[in-house]
Amino acid sequence: MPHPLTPGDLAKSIAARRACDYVEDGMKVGLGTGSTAAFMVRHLGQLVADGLRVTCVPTSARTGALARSVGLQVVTLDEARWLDLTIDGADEFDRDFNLIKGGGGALLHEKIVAAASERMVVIADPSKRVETLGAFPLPVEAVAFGLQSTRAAIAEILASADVLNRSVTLRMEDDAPYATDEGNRILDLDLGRIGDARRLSIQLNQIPGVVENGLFCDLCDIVVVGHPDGRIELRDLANGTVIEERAEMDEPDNIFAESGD
Ligand SMILES: O=C[C@H](O)[C@H](O)[C@H](O)COP(=O)(O)O
Repeated sequence: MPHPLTPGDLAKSIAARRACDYVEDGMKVGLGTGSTAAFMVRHLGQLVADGLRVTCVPTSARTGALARSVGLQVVTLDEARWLDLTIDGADEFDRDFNLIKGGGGALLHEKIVAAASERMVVIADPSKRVETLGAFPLPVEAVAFGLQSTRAAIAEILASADVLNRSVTLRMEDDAPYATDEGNRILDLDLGRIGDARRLSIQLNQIPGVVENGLFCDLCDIVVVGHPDGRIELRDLANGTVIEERAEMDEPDNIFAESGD
């Protein structure tokens, strides 16, 4: 049943629709995960129904299911080998386009897909912009084997890291440890503020039990920020430009949606 969008969802929907303008006929496109990315997947489905041809690589099982349900052609990353573009959401982005991702648990596939893409476009509402990363807990994907040793190694790194808080929480779902698409665990690091994201990312990934962390440094090229009042900011890292536009507010899916993610 269509329902009016909340202001937050309206902002996400506006960013998602505008980001689809970067998709050209014949492109291979990475599809992100999360509530903002879900708006993009649905809109891409509409564009494909209108004749656009794209091949898509989803970053999670749930994005794959949504993509197929809206008629997108889905292949694996191994089949696609490389991608022209990935469009994904983020939990936070800073002025240098460093990101925290993984609030939805998909950070590993998201980072692999983003790294295999010519360009990464992040879609966001204004609440995702921060001066310094770290207010959002940093997700770290770790193997279940030896998880306590991995936690201890993370705590040791945090003890000397430039952060405000140092608490580590095992992500739970339905009273059981959350399992990623790869069957791994997620440890959420409440850090408050991350002084040196690049350094922390490298340090965390040196721990044997850590598979990947949610800091995305040097991967994002463009950020599209949607605002509930219809404003759009296009921020391009390559040339430092910020272009402001207005969305067409009478477009039906800028006002109504079936549901989010
Ligand atoms: O694992 C999830 C992803 O990194 C999402 O892109 C991120 O959590 C943002 O999600 P949302 O668009 O729902 O805020």
